Amino acid sequence: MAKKVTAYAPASIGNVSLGFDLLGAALKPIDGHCLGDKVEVSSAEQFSLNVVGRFAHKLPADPTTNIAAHCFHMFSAKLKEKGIPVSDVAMVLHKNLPIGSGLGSSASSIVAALHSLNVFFDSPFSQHQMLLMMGELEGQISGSVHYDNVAPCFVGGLTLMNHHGDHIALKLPLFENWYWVVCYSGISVSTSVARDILPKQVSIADTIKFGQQLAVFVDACHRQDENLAAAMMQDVVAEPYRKSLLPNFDASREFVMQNGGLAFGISGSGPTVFAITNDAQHAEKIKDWLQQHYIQNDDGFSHICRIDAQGADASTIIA
Ligand SMILES: Nc1ncnc2c1ncn2[C@@H]1O[C@H](COP(=O)(O)OP(=O)(O)OP(=O)(O)O)[C@@H](O)[C@H]1O
Ligand SMILES: N[C@@H](CCO)C(=O)O
Repeated sequence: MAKKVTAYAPASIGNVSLGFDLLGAALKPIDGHCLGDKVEVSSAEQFSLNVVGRFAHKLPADPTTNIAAHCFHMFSAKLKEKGIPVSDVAMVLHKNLPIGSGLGSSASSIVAALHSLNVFFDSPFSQHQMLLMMGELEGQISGSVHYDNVAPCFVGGLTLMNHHGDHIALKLPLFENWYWVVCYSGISVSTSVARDILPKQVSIADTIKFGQQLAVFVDACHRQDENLAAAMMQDVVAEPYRKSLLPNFDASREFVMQNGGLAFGISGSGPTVFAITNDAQHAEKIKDWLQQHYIQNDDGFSHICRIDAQGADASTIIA
């Protein structure tokens, strides 16, 4: 009997303005659009990776350089360490997210690939072990290990990273009435380049502001004080330096904040931006305006989303 596992891993917002490398959110478009990569895994005599989908052509043609192939090799090596025999598989990556978009594109491929492999091999790794592998693979791409895309993408929700003990991703209470409007401009920004332009030191004033904002935000989430939470969503670490890479960023913020927006910022390392509003009509208006003024080419798009509370999802077919 042939077994095939398909895993889906949603797009995500890294940083969420106030939590550089520490806060992330998984996204689910309200219109049912599939905003995330998928990976299929089935048995094979020899390992193979086939890449299809809207943004497949933007990846290097050689599949051995694809992070999904690296996922299989890391997964196999860790299984061998456990003394579990590894068989080869055929993988198909549906590359639905644009590369260098700020939507956690590589994270989505990593999570879909590792989750499909883990389910295919009957879940030999715990959630914690999987997250460690995901962070390491993400680090291979961006030059430093950060979990703010892979963690929400895998476990869902609005997640705060914790480097103590076995719970890397702490899920925060959500504001269920918030719409998250995301707009990808269509250009590509490399995460490692966007990290390299940041200063290596942060001033004492910014350190105090960063700590205070994150602490007050978490408290406001627990007390469901949406105005206070939104007021904390300012980026003192990355946005002042990265926004110069993003044409029309300041004009977009101005429009959003004058049209029902509670907060506006860069998604991950950009160029995608996000706006939060608690009103459906304002969400539509913001989406339309960003579509007309923030998008630069035919690759761009905008979606109104809720937080994806579930994260990665897998299904198995045995035929
Ligand atoms: N499956 C994959 N998905 C995305 N990028 C991949 C994949 N495999 C290899 N890469 C390479 O990894 C690099 C991804 O760069 P980068 O981290 O800037 O993008 P990203 O993960 O798409 O960004 P973001 O998190 O901002 O969406 C590119 O050089 C790309 O060619
Ligand atoms: N926290 C990471 C996210 C990258 O998508 C950064 O801002 O560099």
